[in-house]
Amino acid sequence: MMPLDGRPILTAAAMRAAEEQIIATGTSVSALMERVGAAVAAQVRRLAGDQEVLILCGPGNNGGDGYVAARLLAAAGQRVRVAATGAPRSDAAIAARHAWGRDVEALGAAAPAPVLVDALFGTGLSRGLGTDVAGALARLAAAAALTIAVDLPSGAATDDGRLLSPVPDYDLTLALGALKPSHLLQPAAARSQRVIVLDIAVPVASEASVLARPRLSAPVVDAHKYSRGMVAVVAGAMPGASVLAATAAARGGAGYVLLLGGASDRVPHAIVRRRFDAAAIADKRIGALLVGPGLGRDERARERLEAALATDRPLVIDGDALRLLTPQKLAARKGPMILTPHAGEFDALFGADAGSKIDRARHAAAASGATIVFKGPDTVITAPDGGVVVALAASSWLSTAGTGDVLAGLVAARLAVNGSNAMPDPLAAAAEAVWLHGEAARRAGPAFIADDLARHLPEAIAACL
Ligand SMILES: NC(=O)C1=CN([C@@H]2O[C@H](COP(=O)(O)OP(=O)(O)OC[C@H]3O[C@@H](n4cnc5c(N)ncnc54)[C@H](OP(=O)(O)O)[C@@H]3O)[C@@H](O)[C@H]2O)[C@H](O)CC1
Ligand SMILES: [K+]
Repeated sequence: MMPLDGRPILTAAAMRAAEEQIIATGTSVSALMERVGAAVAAQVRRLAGDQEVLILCGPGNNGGDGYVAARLLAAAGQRVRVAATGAPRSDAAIAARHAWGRDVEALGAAAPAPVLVDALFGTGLSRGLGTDVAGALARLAAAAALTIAVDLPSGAATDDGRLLSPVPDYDLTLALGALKPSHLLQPAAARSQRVIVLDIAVPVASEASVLARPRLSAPVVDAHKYSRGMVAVVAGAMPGASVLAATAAARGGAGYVLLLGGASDRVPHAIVRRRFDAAAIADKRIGALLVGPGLGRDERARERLEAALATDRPLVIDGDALRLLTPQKLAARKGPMILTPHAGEFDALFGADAGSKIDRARHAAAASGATIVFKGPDTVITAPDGGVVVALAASSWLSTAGTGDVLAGLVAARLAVNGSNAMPDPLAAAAEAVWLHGEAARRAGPAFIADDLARHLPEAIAACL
C-alpha cells in the first residue's frame, strides 16, 4: 500500500474542482462513481473475506459509491446487504441504486453485520447527522468487527477536523482520490485507525501535503564544526529547558552548539557555554539563534528577546518568548524566523479565531512573515509563501514536559544545517525537525522522558541518510 508521506491534501472545494475538470473532459459522474465503487469494493473484499458486509448509503454521491460497491461485491459472490437513510437524490446515486436492484433496508431497522461500510456522507456533509441516523450508525458500528468509512467517517467535517455529530471509531478510511484535511486534523483524524488513499485517476495538486521522511546527507568531506551549522541557544529563568534544547540541537546534526547565559551544571561537555551578551548573539557564524525555551517572562527575558530580534541571524522563537511578541513586531523584522507555538501560545499570539488549523497557521505565517510550526497531535507547518505541511499523528507519549524544548532545539539545528549549505529554507528545516522528533519518539517507545528523545535523534537521522 502506498504510504501517505508527501501526498497532497485537498479541501472539499479543491476536490470538487479536480473532479469537475475530469467531468469537463468527458468522464461522466456515473463513470467516476463506478471507478470509486470498484476501488472501494476491492478493498472491502480484500479485508472482509467471507464475512457478511453491510453498506450504509446516504442521499448523495457518497451513498452512490456505496450502491456501486454493493453491486460489485454481490457480483463477486460476497454476502452483502444495503441499508439507506432514504431515497438517493443525485442523478448518479439514483442510477447506482437502480443498478444495485436488490433490497434496501431502512437504516434504523437494519440488523448489524460483521463488516460495516459507511457510505452515508462524504465531502458534501453540511451539518451534523440527525440523532436517529447518528444513533443507527453508532449501533451498527459497535456491533461490527470491522468498520470502514468511504471517503470520510460520516459526521466528520471535511476541511477542519471537526466532528459535527458523534462519530464512531473506524478501522479504516478509504480516502477517495486524495487526502482531505480531516484525515490529518484532530479530533476527526483519531476516529480512524488507518487511512488508505484510493487512486481514482483524478489528477490532484495542492500547496498542502503530508510531512514526508526527509532526505538528509552526511557532512561533506571537508566539513568543520562551523560549516556544519552553528546554533546558539539563549538561556533564561528555567535553565533545564535550554539545556534540553541545546542537547537536541547537538544531537540533531548541528556542528557547534553554544548555550548563552545558562546556569546549569548538567550540560553535555560538547556544548559550549558563554555569557549572554549582544556580541555573542550577533556572531555571523550563527546559523540559528533559539530564544524561548525556559526564558521566563521577566524583564531579563524581555531584554534577551529584544536583543535576539535586533540581530540579523535566523531566529527560532519558542515557549515564553512567543508570549512577549506581537505579529506586527515579527513582521517588522528581516531575516528568516520559525515560530513553534502550541495551541495556547498560538491563540495568545495570533488570536483564537475560528477556522481550520491549516488556515489559521497559514494566516499566522502571512501576518508575521515567519514559518509557523503549530504544534499538537496534528502539527501543521506553514510558510509565508503559502506552503503547508501537515504531520501524521506522532506518538501520544510526546505529551510530556520538555518535548517542546527538544523540538525547538531540533528546529534550530536543522535551520542552521540547512542554511550552511544554501539559502536557509525554513519550511524544509521545520519539516525535517518535526519528522525527526516524531521518529525519535517512535523509537523511544512508551513512557520516555524528554531527555531520552535526544539520544534517539542520531538513529532517526540515520533513517534519512
Ligand atoms: N471526489 C471525487 O472525485 C469523487 C467523489 N465522489 C463521492 O461523492 C462524495 C461527495 O458527494 P456529494 O453528493 O457532494 O455529498 P455527500 O454524498 O457527502 O452528501 C450530500 C448529500 O447529503 C445531504 N446532507 C448533507 N449533510 C447532511 C446531514 N447532516 N443530514 C442529512 N443530509 C445531509 C446533502 O443535502 P443538503 O442540501 O441537505 O445539504 C446532499 O444531498 C464524495 O465524498 C465521494 O464519496 C463521487 O463518487 C465521484 C468521485
Ligand atoms: K462516509
